[in-house]
Amino acid sequence: MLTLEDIILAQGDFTLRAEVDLPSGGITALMGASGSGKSTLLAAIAGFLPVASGRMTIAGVDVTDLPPGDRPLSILFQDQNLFPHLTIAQNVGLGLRPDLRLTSEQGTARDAVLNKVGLAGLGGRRPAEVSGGQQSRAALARALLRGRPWLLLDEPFSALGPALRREMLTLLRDTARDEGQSVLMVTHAPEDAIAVADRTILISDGALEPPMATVDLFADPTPALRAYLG
Ligand SMILES: Nc1ncnc2c1ncn2[C@@H]1O[C@H](COP(=O)(O)OP(=O)(O)OP(=O)(O)O)[C@@H](O)[C@H]1O
Repeated sequence: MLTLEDIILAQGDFTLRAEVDLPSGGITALMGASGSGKSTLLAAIAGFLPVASGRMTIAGVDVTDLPPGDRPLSILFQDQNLFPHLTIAQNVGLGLRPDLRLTSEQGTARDAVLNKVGLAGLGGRRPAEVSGGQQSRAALARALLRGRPWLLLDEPFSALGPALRREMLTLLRDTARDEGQSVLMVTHAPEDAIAVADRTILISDGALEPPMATVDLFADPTPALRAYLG
């Protein structure tokens, strides 16, 4: 369970209130208009933005003041954050050791993840030498390899075309399920939420709506979802 208790986030004159109990397991989509605070919320959960007030717990542990690296989560941004001078295998290996001195066991785990995301045989290439979709796979592989209980994704596949995006979402759903990771994913696309998200949270009027089963929400949209869909 990821719990946000009386959280208030502030960025300049923007404020967001968050009060939610998010069950672990499965995929939760986070939706809302541009500028509604989706990235701000993810940054706060990841520990990059201090909360103005409130308390945040993950699996019952208070993480409100923990630095990002000590939180039981990984975060993946839209620009993938691959280092251009490192190979795909090295970029993925960073998930385990920032100094890249992987033990043979860690090397095996890295190769298994590369294999899982369909990058077997491409580990020796640099990011510029693989396609955009393969870069996305590498970034996802690195996040998966860290094996943290929660995976936060800030529109990581939005630069991809619809077919590739769908393929990445399916890969995400299957691998997260196999690894037992819980996913919180920002998306603008209702079809992405409908395709893979067990539940959806909408941000509206400076606050989070309670999480709802995605099927139920889209079958009978709340006024906030209706306003978002236009
Ligand atoms: N560093 C900052 N300083 C001041 N205001 C900021 C800062 N970063 C974001 N904001 C403001 O905070 C609000 C929320 O921004 P945020 O990026 O979280 O929205 P978002 O829902 O992720 O938007 P989008 O869908 O367009 O990516 C916006 O009004 C934005 O202008």
